[in-house]
Amino acid sequence: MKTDAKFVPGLAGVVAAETAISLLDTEKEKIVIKGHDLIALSKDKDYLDIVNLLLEDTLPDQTTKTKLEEKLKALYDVPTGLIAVFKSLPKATHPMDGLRTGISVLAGYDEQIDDRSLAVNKSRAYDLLAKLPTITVNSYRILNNQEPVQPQQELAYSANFLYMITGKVPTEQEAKIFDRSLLLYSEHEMPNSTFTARVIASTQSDLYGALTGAVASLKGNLHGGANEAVMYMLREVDSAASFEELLMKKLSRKEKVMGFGHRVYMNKMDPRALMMKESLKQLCEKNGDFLLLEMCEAGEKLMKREKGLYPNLDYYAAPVYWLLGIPIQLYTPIFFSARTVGLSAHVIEQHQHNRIFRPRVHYIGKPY
Ligand SMILES: CC(=O)SCCNC(=O)CCNC(=O)[C@H](O)C(C)(C)COP(=O)(O)OP(=O)(O)OC[C@H]1O[C@@H](n2cnc3c(N)ncnc32)[C@H](O)[C@@H]1OP(=O)(O)O
Ligand SMILES: O=C([O-])CC(=O)C(=O)O
Repeated sequence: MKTDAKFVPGLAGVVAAETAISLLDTEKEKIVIKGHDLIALSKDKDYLDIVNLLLEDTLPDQTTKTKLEEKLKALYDVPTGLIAVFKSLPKATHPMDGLRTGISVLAGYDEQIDDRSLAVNKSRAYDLLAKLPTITVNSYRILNNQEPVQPQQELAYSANFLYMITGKVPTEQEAKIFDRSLLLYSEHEMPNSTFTARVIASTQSDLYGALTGAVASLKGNLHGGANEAVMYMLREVDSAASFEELLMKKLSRKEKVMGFGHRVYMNKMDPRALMMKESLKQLCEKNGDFLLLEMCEAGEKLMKREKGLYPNLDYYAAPVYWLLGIPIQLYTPIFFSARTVGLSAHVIEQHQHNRIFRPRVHYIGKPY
């Protein structure tokens, strides 16, 4: 017996869900988030505006945004048991695996774990958003034999996140650039990690389980792990010319160059990458050192010429994070923390309009 359905490797172009959350409209060149263009929003809104938009359907006024920030701050504290778990992990654990474990452990502290109602799911999402920066940073710190750091209530949400990472209060420019990166990473329709989360949620499993699976998905370097891989690649060389040589070698060995290509924007630049390139320019100007920008631009030109490929967000987020003083192993965990809001919105939507995912196969095994 053969099923009639056509097999599409990688489910390219297959529609897997109806959603009111987001769409990559490649014709209009827009990343639509609840009816708004993410790139336009990135010019005058901040991460918490998008959090409100994704979880409450509206862009907040200043009072609502202040209340949202206060709500998150009140939920900053993480269970002390979590710190003990991080201390018990082998020191070679990657922070993404630390984060995956941390989110999984949080499930045990949820006294309403079996409740999938909209109200409880939403409050769970806010709780996770509040705790994720602390969990991300402290799992990294403990694995690197450093003392856990406490969030600073007097700093804004994203400025506090950056402060916990670097140990210094960021300048206004640094805080703005970091916040913009969180905003750009917040939601992106149906990438592998979101699909993973929705598949898990479709069994009526909980938000923690769905997010734990999504962390594992995002870790891979064909997805979120690419931002770390880009920085390791940039660190291998010290000039635009040697970066070009490195990329040519990779291409001659038929290796993929991290930070290039995208399932949806294959023949175009990811619009989010352009915004991060702007941020990279600003940081280079501030430092009076343009080496990273020159290297990235040389790589961008070369990949367009040799392969017709364009940068994705990870390509320009990596050098921006480097210049903000962020340890490379935190790049993908930060991506995940920022994406927690988008993932939560998808899990909530899946729970509200659920049918379990259960596709079929084309059998190509032994005759029977
Ligand atoms: C924020 C994000 O998560 S964005 C994604 C981050 N990931 C990366 O940057 C990893 C590098 N990029 C890639 O591996 C891919 O472009 C993906 C995973 C993003 C998209 O994958 P797919 O849509 O399946 O495209 P696929 O891998 O089939 O590529 C199509 C062709 O372009 C080539 N190609 C695609 N990306 C790259 C790349 N980065 N370097 C070199 N060649 C590439 C492929 O080798 C393939 O060539 P072929 O037809 O001659 O075999
Ligand atoms: O959309 C994708 O496939 C990957 C991506 O860019 C993201 O998750 O931000």
